[in-house]
Amino acid sequence: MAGPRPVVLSGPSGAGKSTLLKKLMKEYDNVFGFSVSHTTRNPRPGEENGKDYHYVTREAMQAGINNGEFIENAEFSGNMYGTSKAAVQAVQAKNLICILDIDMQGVKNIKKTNLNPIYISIQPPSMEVLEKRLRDRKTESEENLQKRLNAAKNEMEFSKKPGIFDVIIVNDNLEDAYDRLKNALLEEISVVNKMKVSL
Ligand SMILES: Nc1ncnc2c1ncn2[C@@H]1O[C@H](COP(=O)(O)OP(=O)(O)OP(=O)(O)O)[C@@H](O)[C@H]1O
Ligand SMILES: Nc1nc2c(ncn2[C@@H]2O[C@H](COP(=O)(O)O)[C@@H](O)[C@H]2O)c(=O)[nH]1
Repeated sequence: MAGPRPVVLSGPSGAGKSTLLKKLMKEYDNVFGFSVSHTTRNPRPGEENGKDYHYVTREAMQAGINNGEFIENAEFSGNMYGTSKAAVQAVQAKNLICILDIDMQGVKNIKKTNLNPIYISIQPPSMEVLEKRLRDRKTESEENLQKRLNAAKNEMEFSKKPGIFDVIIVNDNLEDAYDRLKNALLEEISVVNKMKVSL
């Protein structure tokens, strides 16, 4: 039986990707698995190495990239980010739906692979709301916040290009956005549940 398709969640920093995916993983225990990316940025309070990210130095990350260990990698807001082959394989080995939370450069690069995910764009209701959410999150310096807002304009333009995303969800009301996300994934959720029954 073929395994479930992975899911790519993309969209501007602060649009609500992590909030939505954490809700999904909490409700559907043992159906989704997070592809733990590598990054050179520092952990935020509450983040755990190996769970939220693998926190590495620029040198270690570059060595891994040179060694062919990454499916995709990108520079975002002054730091390196990347999806390792091992991160995706660890989830797929358990026949779970692998969720990748990546930026638009990652989306472009994943499109060149044979991963065949469902591409979902999470969008904020407006730039003003996005800025407020990012400021209220209190994770970024003013300089980083401006870099992320600048990148957000490109991310929002990118999501409008036809044929890139299978589903676009505007995250205004969280519960509504979450319902739309779940609806988009019902078919893959049923693939995982059927596989559990057949084992
Ligand atoms: N629908 C919503 N209404 C109000 N606040 C929200 C909503 N969705 C998310 N938030 C808040 O907005 C902030 C940004 O959300 P989150 O960290 O999930 O974004 P993100 O897209 O994962 O960002 P990044 O790409 O930087 O990791 C968080 O503080 C979160 O609690
Ligand atoms: N191309 C990739 N982008 C990634 C990856 N992991 C995360 N991201 C994106 O980076 C920004 C910033 O994330 P933050 O945790 O510092 O707020 C966000 O858009 C993520 O989607 C990755 O492996 N590859």
